[in-house]
Amino acid sequence: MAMSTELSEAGTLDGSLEQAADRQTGLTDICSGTAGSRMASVAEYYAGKNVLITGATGFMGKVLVEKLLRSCPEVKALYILVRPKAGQSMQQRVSDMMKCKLFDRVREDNPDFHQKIIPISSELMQPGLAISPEDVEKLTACINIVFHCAATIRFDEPLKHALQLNVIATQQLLSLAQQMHHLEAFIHISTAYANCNRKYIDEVIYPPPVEPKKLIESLEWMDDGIVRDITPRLIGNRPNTYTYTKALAEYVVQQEQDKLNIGIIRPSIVGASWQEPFPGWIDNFNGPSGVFIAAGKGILRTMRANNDAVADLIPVDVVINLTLAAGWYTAVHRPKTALVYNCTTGGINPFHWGEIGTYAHHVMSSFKRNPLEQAFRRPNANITSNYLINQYWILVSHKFPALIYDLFLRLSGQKPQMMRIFNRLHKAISLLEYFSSQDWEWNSENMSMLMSQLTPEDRKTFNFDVRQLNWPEYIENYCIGTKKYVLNEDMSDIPAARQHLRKLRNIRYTFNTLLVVFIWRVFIARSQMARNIWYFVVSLCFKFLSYFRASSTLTN
Ligand SMILES: CCCCC/C=C\C/C=C\CCCCCCCC(=O)SCCNC(=O)CCNC(=O)[C@H](O)C(C)(C)COP(=O)(O)OP(=O)(O)OC[C@H]1O[C@@H](n2cnc3c(N)ncnc32)[C@H](O)[C@@H]1OP(=O)(O)O
Ligand SMILES: NC(=O)C1=CN([C@@H]2O[C@H](COP(=O)(O)OP(=O)(O)OC[C@H]3O[C@@H](n4cnc5c(N)ncnc54)[C@H](OP(=O)(O)O)[C@@H]3O)[C@@H](O)[C@H]2O)C=CC1
Repeated sequence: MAMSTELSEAGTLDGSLEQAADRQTGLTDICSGTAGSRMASVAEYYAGKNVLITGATGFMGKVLVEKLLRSCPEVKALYILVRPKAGQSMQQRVSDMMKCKLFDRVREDNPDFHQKIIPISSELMQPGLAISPEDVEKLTACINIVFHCAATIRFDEPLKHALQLNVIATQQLLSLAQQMHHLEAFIHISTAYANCNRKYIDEVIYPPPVEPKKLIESLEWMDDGIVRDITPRLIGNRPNTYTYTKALAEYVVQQEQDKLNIGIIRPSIVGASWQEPFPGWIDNFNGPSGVFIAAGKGILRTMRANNDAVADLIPVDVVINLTLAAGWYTAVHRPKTALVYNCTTGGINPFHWGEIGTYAHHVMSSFKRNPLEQAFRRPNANITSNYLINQYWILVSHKFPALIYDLFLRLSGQKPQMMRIFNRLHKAISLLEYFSSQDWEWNSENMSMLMSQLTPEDRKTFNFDVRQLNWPEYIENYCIGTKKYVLNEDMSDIPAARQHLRKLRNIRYTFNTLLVVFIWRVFIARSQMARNIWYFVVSLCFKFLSYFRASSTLTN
């Protein structure tokens, strides 16, 4: 019912019907076989092509670069827009990136792969993206496909900053793209949560919450304080500036659909890789990764999530395979309007928050088998949808141990730090809970349509068929991945980490016993009734022991 209402609502929207019709056209093409004579495979298509990538130093950008180099070895060159950062020059950053373990397989196949990567200095927050006129000339002369991955993905980003990067920079990139003489496709990476104010999300671009141009003009003259004050009113029923500006960006991209061949990819919660280049590859604390690590370290013990809601995780290699296939499809088929691909798992192979935490203890059991080093406590996190229960456990399992530990640090002459860590964790968790406490339904027909367009060989090389995904195995590899690639811990140190967990367990048993004895002693000293109960229990135990001894003597 909700679905049909939303669909009919979508049908009345600007361009939505056209987009739905376009999807139909794509589907009709497959049925009638208009693809006709043999079409280039995905790798064949990328052969000899010059590709421009923004956000190549980021999590998804790196996987995109790696996959292009490995599975499309004939690609001509990858132009990547990079800025100097944290005292490192652009060249230094790119050379560090290429040394990363992620590129081990490419390095094996082609030790000279770096020759195909051409860094272009660019700061996306600056006018003209701060690309030099010579570089602009170079790019406009040679680029065939653009993948726009760069964005700020922080949930607490001030609106002006998020708008500048996610919307204005996208607009500028689109202007640059229009000057490119040989451009065949422009692929924009959005998020499945750009329209999280809706419960059913179709593969259409919904009207923006506000006309981006008007917002940009209004914010220009406001100082940061005013913008901060009006942000909640502006973002309305979206949870943060990230999802709000990503929705605006989609609209900005759609405005150019008459001039460019556009594809929009909307991944849900992007997690560690499933298969490629290695299972479990991940390099950051974003989304669930930070939560898993905090749980594995025994810091996070409770989190609010709806056990029955779908945890719409999508492995990064799936997103990148779909992105490359969408680039190929957009360039070859040139759809009349921008095609949107909801890149999600919930409707195809659902997995629930409860399965991650409470029910099957996937994350917990994985971290008990492969513990993280120097855990604060034994991993034991629980998910609850109840606000009060969660608050209770925060008090008992987070704040109380943090206080005791900080007291211990103070007494031993060290700087207290645990409360600070917990405060940061609570801030991060509070920003994520919006996504773990609700359910969304995404239509992902275009994902299926695209799959049906691939040759059987491409379906294997650019696999995005999430029906084959085995969640327990994926989560196990994900947890190991956070240990190996995010925390850079050595797998050979696992026995020592297990030993540390055993030590923590013994400390807990000792602490609990002392606590019970202490509380009991306090009661016994103060209450006659407690004393009577105590004598009663002791005499009962004594009688039981005597009976047990007597009966075992008789049987002997
Ligand atoms: C065990 C049962 C668990 C079950 C539940 C499991 C999963 C959780 C649920 C929900 C996931 C929902 C995710 C929804 C995603 C929506 C999809 C998208 O479209 S976008 C991509 C997602 N974006 C993000 O995830 C960004 C979120 N992060 C932020 O907004 C900010 O980082 C912040 C949380 C506001 C924190 O900001 P702060 O300024 O305080 O810190 P920094 O970011 O500067 O980081 C400082 C430092 O800390 C490290 N760090 C960051 N986050 C974590 C973390 N969660 N845990 C541990 N450490 C973390 C970071 O790397 C920095 O380190 P360094 O200084 O060394 O670089
Ligand atoms: N991760 C996720 O769960 C999801 C991500 N997405 C989308 O996927 C895309 C990629 O996300 P992800 O890889 O995770 O993000 P990351 O934060 O890992 O990467 C962001 C990239 O953008 C670049 N960038 C940011 N600011 C600037 C700037 N001012 N100038 C030049 N470059 C800049 C970063 O460069 P630098 O290294 O210099 O900072 C980095 O390369 C985004 O569009 C995001 O919205 C969608 C759904 C989920």
